[in-house]
This record gives sequence, structure tokens and C-alpha cells, in this order.
Amino acid sequence: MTQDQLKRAVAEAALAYVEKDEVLGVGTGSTANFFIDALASIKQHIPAAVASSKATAERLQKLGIEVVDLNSVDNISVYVDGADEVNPYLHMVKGGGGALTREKIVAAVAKKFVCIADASKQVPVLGQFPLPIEVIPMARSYVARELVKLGGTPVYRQGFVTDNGNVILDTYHLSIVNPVALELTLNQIVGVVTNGLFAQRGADVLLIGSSDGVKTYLKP
Ligand SMILES: O=C[C@H](O)[C@H](O)[C@H](O)COP(=O)(O)O
Repeated sequence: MTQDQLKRAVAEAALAYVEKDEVLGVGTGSTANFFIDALASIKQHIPAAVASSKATAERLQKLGIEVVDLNSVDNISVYVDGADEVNPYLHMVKGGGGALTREKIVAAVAKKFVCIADASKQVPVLGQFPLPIEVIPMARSYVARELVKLGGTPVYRQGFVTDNGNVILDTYHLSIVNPVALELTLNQIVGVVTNGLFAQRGADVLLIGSSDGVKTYLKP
């Protein structure tokens, strides 16, 4: 099976986690896009969705699903999104598409986080994928120097501006042996808006698309 076929299979499997007549949170990226396309078959049961990016909002609206502002809802039953890496504890690296801040906000509100990914995203230890860090533009150089002090090698994502008007530092070589602690440490750097570690609030359910079918993992 191709990677896209695995993404489609896992996206379709995630439909089983969508709660009827509840507000749904929807992530960003190629795997999330397959999920949005799959939602067409059950859209009559989705009163509204909260999107984690402008791109996702547009895709949902094209399908005829109402997109609402997060401030207008009290809770989100389920949030479905992809990941760039996921470890056995269901901690993730996210933000390859630059949507990490809104993703982390929607994930924080959601009662359940369902991560959907193809098998290439499963890793024993996070950190092969460079960690995306969203930064206020004027703080870019300062934050980069602080990341170097932590052992990282930050690379400015040239020509990319987030939905929030900020920039991204893709950071190589960080030692992510303790994702929860590193997530907190990175949050302490002034000028950092969000880092791409989703460890304090990891996934509750992980669906992995593999050549043997879709496998389900629960947070240990
Ligand atoms: O900012 C993007 C998101 O965190 C995505 O969920 C992540 O990059 C995975 O994307 P994809 O499904 O395209 O591999």
C-alpha cells in the first residue's frame, strides 16, 4: 500500500470516534485532509466543527460542515489530527505544517485526542523530525540563541508565516528523552508562542495505518 492509502485507511477508521451531534475538533495536514474528506459520509451528524487552521476551515466549509470559533463553544468531544512523530507514550511532535499553536489550543479543549498516522510516524524516541517552534518575529534571533544553549540547531523556516502572523524555527538535535520536561522548558523561553511537543497533553488514542491494517493504541 502507498503512504496515501495508509493515511486514507487510518482517516476512515477515525470516523468511529466521531461523536454524533457533538462539536468536533479537526486537525491540519495531509492525514487530517483524508479525515475531512471521509467526514462527507457522516456530515449530517456533525452540528459544527472547530478547525485548527485556515486551510482546514476552508476544506470543512467546502464540504458543507459549519466551522465555528472556539470561543463560541464550551467543549469539544473529540479532536482528530495527524502527527510528525509519535512515541509509545502517545507523546507527539507536531507542526510540520506550521499549525501547531492552534492545534495545541483545540487539543487542550477536547475531551479526547485521536491521533491518526501512517506507520512511518511511529518512533521509539522523539527527535528525528526537527521540532517546530512558533516564535514572535522580533524574538527570532534571541530564541534561536537560547535553543542553541539547549543543544538545539534551529533553522528559520524561510518564507513561512503562521496563521497567527509568527515565524517557525525548525529545531534539530534536541535531546527529547523527557518530552514533558522539554515541552515545559521550551515554553519558558520569552518569545516562544508554542513548541511542537504535545506531551503534557498527548493523544488518548493512536490509530496507525500499516500494511497489516489499522492498529489501535491507547495511552498507557
Ligand atoms: O502543522 C501540522 C500538523 O501538526 C500535522 O498534523 C503534522 O505535520 C502531520 O502532517 P501530515 O499528516 O501531513 O504528515
